[in-house]
Amino acid sequence: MSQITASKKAPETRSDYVISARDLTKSYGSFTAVNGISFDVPPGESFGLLGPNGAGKSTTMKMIGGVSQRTSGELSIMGLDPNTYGPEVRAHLGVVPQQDNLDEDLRVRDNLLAYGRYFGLPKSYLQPKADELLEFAQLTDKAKARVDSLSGGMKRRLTIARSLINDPKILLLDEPTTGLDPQARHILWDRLFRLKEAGVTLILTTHYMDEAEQLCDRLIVVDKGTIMAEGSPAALIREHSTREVVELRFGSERNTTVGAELEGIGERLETLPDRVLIYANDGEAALEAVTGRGLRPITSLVRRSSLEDVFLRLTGRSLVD
Ligand SMILES: Nc1ncnc2c1ncn2[C@@H]1O[C@H](COP(=O)(O)OP(=O)(O)OP(=O)(O)O)[C@@H](O)[C@H]1O
Repeated sequence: MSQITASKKAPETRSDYVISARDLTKSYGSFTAVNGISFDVPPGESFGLLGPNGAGKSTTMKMIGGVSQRTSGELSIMGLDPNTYGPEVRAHLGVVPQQDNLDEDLRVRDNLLAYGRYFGLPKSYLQPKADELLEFAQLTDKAKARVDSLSGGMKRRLTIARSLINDPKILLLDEPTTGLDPQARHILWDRLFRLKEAGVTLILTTHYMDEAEQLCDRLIVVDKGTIMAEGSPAALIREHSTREVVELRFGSERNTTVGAELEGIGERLETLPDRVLIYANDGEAALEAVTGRGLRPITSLVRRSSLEDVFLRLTGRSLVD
């Protein structure tokens, strides 16, 4: 970080939080994409924005990243307002955008070097740094490969390696594993855990509840530009759901009409077009009660509550709708 020269003298600041947002709002004409959200992120935390497409997650990330000016509210990154101290704020950040924007004309290692030069980093720093990052991204043997020969997971890891070229204190990851297969996702999660262990603050958006549960110490559930809930994954599940859920499939017509016959079983019932969900702390007992009433679902499953259930409870909609 010390390699990057700040273009403007930033004020000395002290804050317990690396990011603070107060009533942060972004409007596009008469449409408000982010509607007065407030949150604080302490150093080293892995903080998530979970919500469906169009919730305002990327817009929030762009304001944090200093590439989109807020309409109103306050935002502080490392004690600095990104509207006033854009370059200084960006020097603290690594940014992994939703779409990989690697230079396909350059080889893998050269992508890192070119990005570092863009930051004004000297060759003596960049050469060993590029090798260190290739090793971190498990791409050492691909150093001379063309970018277009890489798999989706490798490209993602290279984009993350590139974002780390300036040793950022905060890494912004917009939908880091969208489009990756399960194995590639797990490799990537492992790399992100390592960054977290090294003390990097991770800010990530996702619409995958398992990703949020795996990676986030704390998260905000966002829908239509507002915060619906905030907390650790476990606390959110405790607060907004039961311990277990029984998933029943009765067939498309029956799923939406069987509700009355299930009344009184468990604590809450959700009927969706493709399934019926019974929220109960003891799922097996609830399932026994279903069969005890002579009801015969085509499939049944008892599982633990997830953030998906929290989202459904808070919005009445499924995250993957
Ligand atoms: N430049 C823009 N002009 C007008 N509307 C925009 C612009 N950028 C985003 N929006 C709108 O703002 C809303 C929030 O978009 P945003 O990209 O932040 O959502 P998101 O939660 O990140 O979802 P996704 O995962 O699909 O990117 C959407 O309705 C989107 O169409």
